[in-house]
Amino acid sequence: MPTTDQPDRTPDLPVSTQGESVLPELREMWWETGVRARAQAGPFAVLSELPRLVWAALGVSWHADRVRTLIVGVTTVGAGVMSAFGLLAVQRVLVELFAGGPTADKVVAALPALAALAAVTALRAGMATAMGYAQNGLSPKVDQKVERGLFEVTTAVRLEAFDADAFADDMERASRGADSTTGLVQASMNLLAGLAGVLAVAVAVVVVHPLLLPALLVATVPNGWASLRAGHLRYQTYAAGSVRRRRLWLLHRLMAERDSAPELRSYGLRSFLLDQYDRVMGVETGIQLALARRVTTTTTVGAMIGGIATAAVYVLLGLLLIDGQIPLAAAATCVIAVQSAQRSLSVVTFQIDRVYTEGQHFRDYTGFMARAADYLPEPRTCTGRAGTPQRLREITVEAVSLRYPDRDTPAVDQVSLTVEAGQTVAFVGENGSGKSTLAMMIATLRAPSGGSVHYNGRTIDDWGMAALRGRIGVVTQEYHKWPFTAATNIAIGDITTTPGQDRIEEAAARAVAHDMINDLPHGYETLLDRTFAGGQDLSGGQWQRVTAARGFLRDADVLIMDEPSSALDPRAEDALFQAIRDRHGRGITILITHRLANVRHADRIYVLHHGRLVEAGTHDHLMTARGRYAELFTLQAAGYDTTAPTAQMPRQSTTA
Ligand SMILES: Nc1ncnc2c1ncn2[C@@H]1O[C@H](COP(=O)(O)OP(=O)(O)OP(=O)(O)O)[C@@H](O)[C@H]1O
Repeated sequence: MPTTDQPDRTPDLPVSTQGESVLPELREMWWETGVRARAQAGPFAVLSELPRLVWAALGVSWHADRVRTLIVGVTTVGAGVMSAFGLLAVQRVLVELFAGGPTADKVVAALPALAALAAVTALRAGMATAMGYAQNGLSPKVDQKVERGLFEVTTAVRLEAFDADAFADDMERASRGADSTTGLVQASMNLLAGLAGVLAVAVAVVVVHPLLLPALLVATVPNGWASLRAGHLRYQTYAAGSVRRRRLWLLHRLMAERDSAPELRSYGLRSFLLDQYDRVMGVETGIQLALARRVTTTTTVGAMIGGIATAAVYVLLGLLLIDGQIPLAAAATCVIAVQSAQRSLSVVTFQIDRVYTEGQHFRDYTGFMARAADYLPEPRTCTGRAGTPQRLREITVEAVSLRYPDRDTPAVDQVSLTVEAGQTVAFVGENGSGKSTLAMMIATLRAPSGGSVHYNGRTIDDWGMAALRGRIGVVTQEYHKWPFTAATNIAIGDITTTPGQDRIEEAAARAVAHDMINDLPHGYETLLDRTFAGGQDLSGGQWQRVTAARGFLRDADVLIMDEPSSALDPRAEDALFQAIRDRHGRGITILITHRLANVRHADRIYVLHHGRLVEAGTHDHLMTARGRYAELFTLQAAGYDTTAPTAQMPRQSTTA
């Protein structure tokens, strides 16, 4: 095996015709939607979509905080009006200064206009400050409003939603879209402020002399158009490099992240990945250089067009002056106005691009919110027939089936069974036989596509979903490692009762987790996530103990344990199953495990095969029947008993 100081051999890699490495193609990233849309949309398409986007942004802002939205609106208009007054005041000052007579008299005559100019400038600055303050306060409000709306949906949609590939993708984009909303609102407001600035200058110029308006347009419109065009080119080039950027992102993850680090070393993948990086980066560098050339050319052309147009305006002003069509003060004001309008216009073109691209992500968000409605649970009417709180004593499963999307055969097919309080039952069967799916339906986490489940003879609606779920504890096979302390990781098993330390420790002890947690650097207060300062990770078996403790914490009428011991050592496994057996005679316990020695004590064992219930009975009964359970049990037992011939039992067909 190569070591880090011994360069390992770089294998020959498949290379595409463009000299790029052949890495798997990744899906388009969320942030590429906006860039791609902008790259494909011409200036007319962008301009025609702007009003709708700005309107939507104002709507979001209004819902998030009316007062601040009003302040931003009023100050935006106010700043525009002040700009117009400012220009008129400048013109007045110039008229006085260009008039005949001694300089001292001219300055005195210009004083009122100068005072007005100072007042207008101060007011404008005040309004800009108020606008900035309101906008800063608005951003977190918009963020909260939009994100909370998203989380309200993502935490409520049925689990089926997560099975649909398109939905998961949609959800990812929507969450990024939610982040973009603040950007959209800010860009829209800045765009409006820029437009107000341009409009103010135009109005002021018309008041000074109507002939100056065409001059202003000639000086600013070509420049603005060139900036929009440059933006378009920038986005086009950026979008063209998106596949390479995704590959770089993938390589970054593979080379720098913890998960891939051990295999990277043990298989000696360092040179392989670095070589891939060099190839992708070589192409990317070329692209970046080409982009720099194109952008420089476009901005130079834009600047040249703008320069020529401005020069044309100055010539026009000169001709008008010579012809006596406009006074000198008006011409000077126009020169100032052109510069002011060009500044506002560059703000406007920049914000147009931003509004458009952020707007595409925002559309992902609004689109998702509309589509997600299909995945929200049907509004249930809790009939309240369950009356006063009662213990869940009986679960009746009647011919339930469930077929996952894009699957030809049902995962669970017409299964019927009854479990009563005090019983421990086990679901066994080969991988993929439908055990977890059946348990999820019993736990109300998945809705059957056929058949029904009754609880004490009553439906979910009779109980009310939350009330029913409160009576069922589930330890799932794919448990989640919550980034909380060990204590909180257990406490969330019954969060509504805010369990105290005693209950937490007692649950941990039943799951053989107490001593292990005490040995952690901060005991129960140890943060179980290495991404945080001082955080610790646990081994697979240690995590399984914590999740089992989470399940034990809730004093549930029904406890479903799906493969709770797959990673436990024999001693921990034995102790855990002893704790599970202790529930016998009290609540309902549903156990799913491949360690068949642990289900021997179950009151009833249900054997599933290809989604169908093929056998049911006690361990002794099923062994005597010499069916599928007996075969699996004997196979497993033979592994521990070298004297037992494995061929004793008839083998069942796995495809039957
Ligand atoms: N979310 C899903 N989307 C599509 N198919 C699924 C999904 N979950 C499970 N399946 C399929 O449904 C079938 C039953 O899966 P299930 O997880 O219920 O089996 P299991 O008996 O619990 O298996 P194991 O012993 O491996 O845990 C399998 O064919 C599986 O591939």
